[in-house]
Amino acid sequence: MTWEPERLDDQRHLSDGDPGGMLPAVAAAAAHVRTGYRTAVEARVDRLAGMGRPRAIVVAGMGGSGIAGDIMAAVVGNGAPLPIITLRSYQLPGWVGATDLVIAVSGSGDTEETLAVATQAVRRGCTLLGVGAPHSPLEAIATQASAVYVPVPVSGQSRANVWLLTVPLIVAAAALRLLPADQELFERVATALEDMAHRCRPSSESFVNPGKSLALDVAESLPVIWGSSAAASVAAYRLACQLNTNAKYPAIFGELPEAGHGQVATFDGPMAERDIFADAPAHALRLVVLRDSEEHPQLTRQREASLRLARERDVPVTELAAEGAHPLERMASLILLGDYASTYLALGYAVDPSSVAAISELKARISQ
Ligand SMILES: O=P(O)(O)OC[C@H]1O[C@](O)(CO)[C@@H](O)[C@@H]1O
Repeated sequence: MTWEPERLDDQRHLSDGDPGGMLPAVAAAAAHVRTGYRTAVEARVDRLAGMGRPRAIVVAGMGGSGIAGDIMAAVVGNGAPLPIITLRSYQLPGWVGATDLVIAVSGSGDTEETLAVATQAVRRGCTLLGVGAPHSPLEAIATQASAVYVPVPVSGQSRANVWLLTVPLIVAAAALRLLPADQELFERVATALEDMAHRCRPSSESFVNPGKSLALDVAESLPVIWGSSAAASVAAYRLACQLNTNAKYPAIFGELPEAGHGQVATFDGPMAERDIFADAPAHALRLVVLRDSEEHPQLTRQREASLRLARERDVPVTELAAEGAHPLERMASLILLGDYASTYLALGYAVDPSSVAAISELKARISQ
């Protein structure tokens, strides 16, 4: 697998090299926001208001579905009057009980970890909200428990349906009065996504295309990706995951201020000094910082100081600023930019962005 940047401007390669249609799926983000909102309203997610405010919200989901919980928590923000946690495993923590809301999210509606948690939630008498494929095992669990279920029309990989899977959670948060979120907000988010999709479209060439530029920055490096606020950190985590699954590429995720107490030390290490893979006098490490317009003042100082530190050591740096007034708009535009970049990175290496052979093999081995 060699990196050939000219592939990014070869329209034929961008379609033939993407048989699973990851680029068109990424381009559908705005439509997914609108459909996610409509489906949540039709499924009467507002019925959750009847439960009163839960003690805590636990969002159960894996991979491209679990990120929905992180996005929800970051949009509700630091002023949340209750804990919102994402659970990426098989077991509900012991403290979760009947006064809590468990939201199970699964694009296929058939992921074993998520189904296990949904079943435990029903047994413990928690309120359950399900979001996922129609006519799926998850829907069966929710229906049996008379729980609200949002049957979103997912097609392909869950990671390519992130907004279909996330928007119903934001609608639920609004029903619980955790934040104001109406159709106008989702329309603004959809418009921001349309704008980013236009700028990152396949026919737009690398030198003006922010998605292709980010892929060019990341290629042939070990990216260390940081966020400088809760919202930017969700986008940074998503970018690392998308590089893993779309481009089959390693990436290291970090979040300020914690990264300033640990990962920053790698700026003085062997990968910052030279390209340990090629044994050439270049640099393997690249620092990618996603920044938000709303940052704690100390995080702004940490971000600026870290970037200076990296540059003084000749560690290459990419800094991307989130756009938009609302945290959901800002997260959405950064996430979409990363979704494009990870897909273009895959295509630049002639890697199929949709395939997940190793994941399927791992699943097959544990099911035996
Ligand atoms: O959304 P689902 O279907 O629950 O899947 C969760 C994750 O598991 C996978 O299907 C891989 O096992 C990913 O593609 C996905 O992100």
